[in-house]
Formats: sequence, C-alpha cells, structure tokens
Amino acid sequence: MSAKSVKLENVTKHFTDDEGKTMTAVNDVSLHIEKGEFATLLGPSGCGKTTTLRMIAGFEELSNGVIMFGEDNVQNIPANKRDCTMVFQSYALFPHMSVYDNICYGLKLKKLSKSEIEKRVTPVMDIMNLHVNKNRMPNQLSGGQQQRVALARALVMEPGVLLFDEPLSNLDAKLRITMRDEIRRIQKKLGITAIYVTHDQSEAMSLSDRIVVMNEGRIEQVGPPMEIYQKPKTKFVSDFIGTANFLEGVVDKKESDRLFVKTKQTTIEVLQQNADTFHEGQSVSVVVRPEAINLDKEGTESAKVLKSVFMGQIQEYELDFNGIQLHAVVADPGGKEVYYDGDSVNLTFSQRSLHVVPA
Ligand SMILES: Nc1ncnc2c1ncn2[C@@H]1O[C@H](COP(=O)(O)OP(=O)(O)OP(=O)(O)O)[C@@H](O)[C@H]1O
Repeated sequence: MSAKSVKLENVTKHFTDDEGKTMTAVNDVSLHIEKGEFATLLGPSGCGKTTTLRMIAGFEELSNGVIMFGEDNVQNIPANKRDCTMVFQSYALFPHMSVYDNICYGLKLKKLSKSEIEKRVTPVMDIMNLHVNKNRMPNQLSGGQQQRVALARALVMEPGVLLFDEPLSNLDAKLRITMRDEIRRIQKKLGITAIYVTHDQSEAMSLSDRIVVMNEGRIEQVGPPMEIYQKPKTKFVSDFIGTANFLEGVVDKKESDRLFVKTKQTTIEVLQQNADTFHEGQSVSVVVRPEAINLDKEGTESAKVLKSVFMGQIQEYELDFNGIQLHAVVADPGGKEVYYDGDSVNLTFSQRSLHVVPA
C-alpha cells in the first residue's frame, strides 16, 4: 500500500437545475492532505462535503480548479482508474455474493491470480476479524458486520487514498463508536491516507488528525480537533463544534497576547494568541465554553440559577447572567458544592478557555 497526499487547488463545483438555475455547491476550496493523514470534512447538511469527496473520487467533474494525488493531476483519470476507493453509507455489498467473494471482487476485476488474491485478502480478514463469516451472504450479517466487509473490500485494493462517505450513519450509537475506533486503528496501522465525510462532530473529533469545517461550499477552518475547539476562527465554527455561549461586545483594549472585551454584562479579559489581528473598537463575540464557567459563593459576577440538572459525571446549569442565558457544565459534581434552581451564585471565567471571534 502506497499512501498518497491529496491536494485541492481552487476547486469549485456549480450545479445547474432543470430550470437552468446555477448554484455553487463547492466554492474555491484549497486544501492539502498529507500522506497517511486522516482528514475529515465536517459541516451541516448541504455545505458541500459530499460533492468535494465525489470530485476527489472522480464521480463528479470539477467546474474549476485542480486535484492532485501526490504529483499527479487526476483530472483526466476516470473514477475506476484513480488510486482511491470509497466506503459508502449504504455499504453497497453485492447481495448474491458471499463475504469472501465481495471482498475479492475488485481484485478479480484486476485479474490477480488466486494465490495473489489470497495473499492480500487473508491479512485484511485477520485485521477485521472476518474469517468466521467468510461464507455468509450479506443478508445474514448485522449492519456492523456488513460495514466491516465493505471496509475490508476497500482495504484489499490497497488504495493510495481511502474515502469514506458517512459510513457509520446507518449503525446504532454504540456500534458507531466501536466501528470508528476500528477504522482509526486500521488506518493508523496501515498508514493510509483517509478522507472522511460526516456531519457528526464527535465522529470527526475522535477520528481525525485534522478537521476541515465547511459551510456554504467554503472552508471555514482547518486544524487538529483541539485547535478547532479551543481556537475557533469564526462564530460559525465555535457554534458548530461543541456548545458555545456568546457574549457580544467590543474590544476595549488590547495587549500583545490578550484582549479586554467590553460586553453588556461585564468586561472580560481573554488570553488570545492572535490579539494583533483585532483592533480597538471592533465588534466581537467572546466564545464561552460551558466548562469555562466556574460557580462559586464568592466571585466577581453574580448570576441566578434558572435550572440545575444532575447528569452523573457532570452537573448542568442554565444561568441568568445580567439578562442573558448561559449554559454551564461542572465536572465531578459530587466533589463540589451544587447549586439549585433559584440560587444566586457568583461566576468566574477560566481565561484560558475563552476565545474571541469577529462578530
Ligand atoms: N447532482 C446535483 N445536482 C444539483 N445540485 C446538487 C447535486 N448534488 C449536490 N447538489 C447540491 O449541492 C449542495 C451541496 O451538496 P452536498 O451533497 O455536497 O452537501 P453535503 O454537505 O454533503 O450535505 P449532506 O450532509 O446533506 O449530504 C446542496 O445544496 C445540494 O442540493
């Protein structure tokens, strides 16, 4: 298996509907995915992630731009000749073929000998734990087992790039977690370049080296999961990834690595690496993650508890903070003072968990 890097340069896709109206599904997207990297395209329905994946696979033509696999421009290479394989949401197994024959299908098309096929298929079936089901038909398998066969069928092709189009959407919640761990384990073990499409942020967080957040056909931000969560560049990203409270205000003062934001509720000091990209007087939103809010009897800012819910590992609060509602989450509630509906509390914000984005 020889993993390939994938480069998209100014890729655009227009669609024209039956009435001749044109819409832009993917708008000037540039992206470089490294060899062996796991990258996830994440965004709301209709943001263009599947279209982007389909262009990489060769199922859709580009309206503009270039896609490279390694050093090769793949523009004139049809889908079945590209060095990539796609795993689909629907598994797309052949119902009349056994597990083994499904997995071998692509290799037979390539006219590999029986012994060569065996050599490739056996280790993949080992990794995927599929030997016991070798002779079964797809309709005798559970959803998770079918998806495992679909993944095995893709892996035996030893593609330079492995593409996933929401492959776990049809599985129940528990199995989704098992399968995503399995996908990640195998991808790491084999060093495959993987591009994965999902609208499920926890899937993207747990699988990816980098997440590509898309919105309305454009890339909003690319980065490792933690960076996307802690340092969102836009309000859209902070809202789409995790839960966010927003305090709207203006930059009152800035220093090299911090901003002082005057909001209607309070003035907040935020440690901000890119403070120099903001200017005094600029309208901004302070992203306050639920875990950035500390509740105490003593503190600088008072709030009222509207709702307090014990969830086992966490205590969730809805707070009224000078006219706006904040959602707060406190870990390990057993070891801390718990507040109840109607209580007055004081708030402090963990500076390091705050972030400022343009309004
Ligand atoms: N073949 C097509 N003809 C016309 N419009 C299309 C076609 N395929 C996609 N679109 C439109 O392009 C936009 C992007 O679609 P795309 O399927 O890439 O989004 P997505 O982010 O993958 O969404 P979802 O998660 O719902 O699959 C949508 O507005 C969609 O309606």
